[in-house]
Amino acid sequence: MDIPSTNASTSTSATSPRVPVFVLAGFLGSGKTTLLNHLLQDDHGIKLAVIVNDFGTIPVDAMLVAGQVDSLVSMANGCLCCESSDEELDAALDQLAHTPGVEGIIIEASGLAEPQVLMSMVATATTVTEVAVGGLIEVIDAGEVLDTVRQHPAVVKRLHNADLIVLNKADRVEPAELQQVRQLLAEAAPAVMTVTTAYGRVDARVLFDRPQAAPQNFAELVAEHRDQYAEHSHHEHDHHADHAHSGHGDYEHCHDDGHDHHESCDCSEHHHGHDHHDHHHLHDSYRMVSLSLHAPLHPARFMDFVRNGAGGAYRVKGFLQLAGPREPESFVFEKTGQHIALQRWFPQGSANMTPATAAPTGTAPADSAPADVMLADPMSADTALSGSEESAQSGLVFIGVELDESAIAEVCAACVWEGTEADPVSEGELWAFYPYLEDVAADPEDYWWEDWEGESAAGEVYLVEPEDDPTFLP
Ligand SMILES: Nc1nc2c(ncn2[C@@H]2O[C@H](COP(=O)(O)OP(=O)(O)OP(=O)(O)O)[C@@H](O)[C@H]2O)c(=O)[nH]1
Repeated sequence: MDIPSTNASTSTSATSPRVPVFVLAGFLGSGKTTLLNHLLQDDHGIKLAVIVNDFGTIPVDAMLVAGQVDSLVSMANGCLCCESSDEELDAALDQLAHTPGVEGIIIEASGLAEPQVLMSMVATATTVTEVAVGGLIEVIDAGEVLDTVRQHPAVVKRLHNADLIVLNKADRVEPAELQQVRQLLAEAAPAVMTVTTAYGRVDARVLFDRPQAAPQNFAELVAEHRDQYAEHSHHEHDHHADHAHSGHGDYEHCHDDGHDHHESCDCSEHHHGHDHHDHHHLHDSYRMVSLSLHAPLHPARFMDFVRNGAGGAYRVKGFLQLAGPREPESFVFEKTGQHIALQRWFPQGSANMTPATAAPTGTAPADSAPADVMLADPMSADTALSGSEESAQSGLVFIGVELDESAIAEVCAACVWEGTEADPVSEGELWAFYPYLEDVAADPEDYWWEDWEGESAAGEVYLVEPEDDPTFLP
């Protein structure tokens, strides 16, 4: 498969191939990691490398992607657009672009990153390393986007600036609501191609074949992407190293709620050429706390906490060890808005994961941390994926505007299971999280949550999966 040489104005060498870089953006929990994993598993014949930018100190997204891709750089603890220098991103892109066989690079932005800033950083990188701008893919959550836009009107502009919109989680909404979202997109981004899907199941060709005329090969696709990108007048940022970053300055202020600037967002020293932070970024309004827990949690107590607002967190994600009738089991835990989901967690290898940014200490009030809860210094990329004892710990990231950090730490500490083997969590108590469980294992014999008699603590008997029960309201 041929990769094109760039044109004379941007190529570092007349013959050097350039690797297209796609920025995968979208609000918190919209489905970026899900889409990325789908792309990595899809048999499209294009060797991809990825950069994963986690907002929290625990590289949750990177860990969920690790194992699917040979070349992965993890950049955690803050949005790339603010927390990383151009040099760091250039170095990561350079490293991946020179990995043998790599034909495309996807940057998964954090859910609070400013995609236009990232696109500018990528454009800048094209002058110092062998990459080309591929395009901006915006993922939106069909069930949340109307509320998100109400709360953060500036998100509309992101849609307008995208090269491709993936309207995800179509399964979560009724046709009428989907139609409302489509109407929003028709008004906000009339010229942008939209793909409607569930669980990020986008045919990779839609990304790589976006130009209407079916190109002959990937080389042509990449060339077309670059030309298309350069021609778009709505991409207001400058693609040159000395760019003034005009698109960036064009953002509307959003949701300035008077919060102090988040500690993890020290934007005072930044990218060369980026006039940074004369305006608000989306993440300025948000706070984050990362917790590491060193004992299994009681499922009913923990689910009670998250169902009752999770300390004001809009987004919670991470890895949970839950106590049960037998050995504790590990789960991926996700909360986006009101939507809660758990999946069984099978740790993947980390050999392919390069932590570009060491996980620093976090931002929560350490003096309020209970003894068995470690704040914001949980699993570094090295330990979290090692398969060692450390990887069995729970690690959770909470993100929200009105985040009660102390309460989160205290309540999570109170959720720690203190029972013994002789006094295990009862089957009835498991009902607390069963309704939220996705992807139940193929072989029920293997897992204790399939052993239940089918009777909840309240005495109701479920003859069907709760989500199939029309009367069930989680
Ligand atoms: N019902 C439904 N759930 C989905 C879909 N896509 C993703 N999810 C779930 O939504 C949750 C969030 O998905 P992610 O892929 O982690 O979202 P994200 O955009 O990477 O999240 P952040 O990086 O935190 O912003 C997970 O529980 C996914 O399993 C979908 O199409 N339908």
